[in-house]
Amino acid sequence: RKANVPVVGSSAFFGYKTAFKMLTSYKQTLVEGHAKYGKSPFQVPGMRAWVVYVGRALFEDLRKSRDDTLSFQEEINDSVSIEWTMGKSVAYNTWHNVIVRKQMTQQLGIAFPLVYDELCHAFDDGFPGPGDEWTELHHVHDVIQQIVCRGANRLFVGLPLCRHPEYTRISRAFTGSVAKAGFLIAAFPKFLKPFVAKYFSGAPAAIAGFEPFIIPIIEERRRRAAEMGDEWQANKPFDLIQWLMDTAPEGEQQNPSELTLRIIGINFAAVHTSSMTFTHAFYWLAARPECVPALREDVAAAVTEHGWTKAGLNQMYKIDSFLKESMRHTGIATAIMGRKAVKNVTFSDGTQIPAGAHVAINLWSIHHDPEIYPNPDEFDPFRFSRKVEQGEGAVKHAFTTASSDFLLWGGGAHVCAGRNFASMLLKSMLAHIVTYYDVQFPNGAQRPPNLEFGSNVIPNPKATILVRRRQA
Ligand code: HEM
Repeated sequence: RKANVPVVGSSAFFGYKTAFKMLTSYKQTLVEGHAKYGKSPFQVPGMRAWVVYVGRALFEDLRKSRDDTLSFQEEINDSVSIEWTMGKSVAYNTWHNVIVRKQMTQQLGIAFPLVYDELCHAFDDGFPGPGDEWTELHHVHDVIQQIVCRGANRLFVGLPLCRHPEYTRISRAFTGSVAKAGFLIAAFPKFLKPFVAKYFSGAPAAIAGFEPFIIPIIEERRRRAAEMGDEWQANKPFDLIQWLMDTAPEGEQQNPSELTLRIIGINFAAVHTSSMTFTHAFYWLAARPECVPALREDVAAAVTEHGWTKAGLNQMYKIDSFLKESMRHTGIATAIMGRKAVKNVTFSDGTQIPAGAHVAINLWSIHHDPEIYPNPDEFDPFRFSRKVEQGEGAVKHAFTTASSDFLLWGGGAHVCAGRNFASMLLKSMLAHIVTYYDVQFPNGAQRPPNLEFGSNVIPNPKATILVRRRQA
């Protein structure tokens, strides 16, 4: 059934043709809908149901919605088939997200030195060493993803596993293989999904690849906890594996395979999102060398006062602004906060969403609205830090602040649980690069075009950047 809002797009037929069209011209449809209907909602036919795109005026309705009306889990399940790739338990019993949201976020001050130490090693391995020469960095996104994966996994699984080449390989490859499997499974009717999931998807093999790495760690820690008692409690490892082990509900959730699935689920949420975000910003940095002196000063002032610490990072307003503007301007998605209506819903403006329809917010049009962001098509790296310098609240303009104007992190009950960690990781990386490296595109080239697939805005995977280690 349709919502009571206008339809955008010539085809009103569901199915693969429509789905293909939406995959290849997603942004165009959002821009067209916004141009025609302004801030009012409109709908387009999806693969099996209508998708209603709302503007900023309905952000609050979406933010306040709960899973028993507009469901986040059902949306994810429909789009990437988590129930059929990673299993029902991870799809619906997401106790591990609370650990990321609370425990991990509260411990970021203690985590910083570990994560930054790993990032420094990963940059030394992936970026050129000392010397006067410019070096070509090929497949930039791969290099960035490897660095992100190591930094994040230093906190997720600790040393030495976060540096293990095969572990980092499968952590990086997992999202791609499970997303592909999910997409394939999503195309089949419900009764065929278990069959396709078992015999035609790469998900079971991708998941099995993690178990030989994680399960022995869990078993060894349990053995040592039993042997050492209080001494173990006082000195136990500081990482996500341990937090999951300590917090898992009694019963089958304590099973090492279940715990492994949670580590995989968090890698799934963390690695691709963070590495795509950073690659976009890295391309902007190489394309806009005139910003570098101000960024270097921002880092130097914070480090002089606080050293390379979380407190120092908190003071780097220009680094924060640069990342936020990169995500405002370019982003990694054109629509966000996807939800599936599990019952009929009426929004505050009278929009009626029938059960089974999907809703999302038109991020692209909000992030490019001249009433919110003057000159929205211009990349203005210090757009947000200037406001802070002019006396406006630092929290209001911070990269991590989710709002109706800045939608990268989504909003409401499911707002990104790892955004403070992501921000710490990405700010550390940008601060490290501007301090220790010079970067530019070869022959004065510009930022390479993004790839768009569905609502994803993917940084060009083939770009080359010239990098030179700065003299100490
Ligand atoms: C720049 C990187 C990242 C971006 C852009 C991002 C974005 C998002 C978005 C849009 C959502 C859904 C919000 C909604 O629909 O309202 C989300 C959820 C989530 N993210 Fe992130 N994320 C990033 C990094 C991370 C990292 C590093 C972690 C883990 C440490 C993480 C963990 C999660 C979790 C667990 C959820 C689900 C929360 C829930 O359902 O309660 N994310 N993220």
